[in-house]
Amino acid sequence: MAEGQKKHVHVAVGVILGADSRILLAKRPDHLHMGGRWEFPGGKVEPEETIQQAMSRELREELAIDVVSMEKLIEVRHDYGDKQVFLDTWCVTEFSGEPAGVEGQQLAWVSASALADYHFPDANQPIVEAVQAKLGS
Ligand SMILES: Nc1nc2c([nH]c(=O)n2[C@H]2C[C@H](O)[C@@H](COP(=O)(O)OP(=O)(O)OP(=O)(O)O)O2)c(=O)[nH]1
Ligand SMILES: [Mg+2]
Repeated sequence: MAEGQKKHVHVAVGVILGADSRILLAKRPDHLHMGGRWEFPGGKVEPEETIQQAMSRELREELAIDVVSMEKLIEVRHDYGDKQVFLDTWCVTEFSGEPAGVEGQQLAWVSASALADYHFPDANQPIVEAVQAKLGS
């Protein structure tokens, strides 16, 4: 596909840290792009939104939690062919509320070393490695 026609999406991706340094994963609904794979919760940054605003909105919509603090982890650019994604990935180090799969998505709290057992979208490998490096596993 010609570069000019390709969709570019800026995505707020949250590595949500909970008790015992576990990380919250959500399963993408089957009908979506990369459906059926596990993801770090988040979604598209809307025009005029900051990354902090987008992350707060997405995690409220998808999980019913409020972000209290977040810190940059890694930026990943990946070309899916029809779509180019910019995964703007932050660790959510503090939040309020109890995460729930508001949109019916399955959730899992996973240790850094167990991330390797989950099937992620193709773009996610550098994120998994950055999380494991940060959490020392
Ligand atoms: N949230 C999230 N998206 C990811 C990950 N890895 C990855 O390739 N993506 C891609 C899949 C999608 O093409 C895009 C995120 O878009 P999305 O469809 O979830 O966006 P959204 O939550 O705003 O949903 P919507 O507006 O389309 O309803 O980023 C990941 O770990 N987390
Ligand atoms: Mg989403």
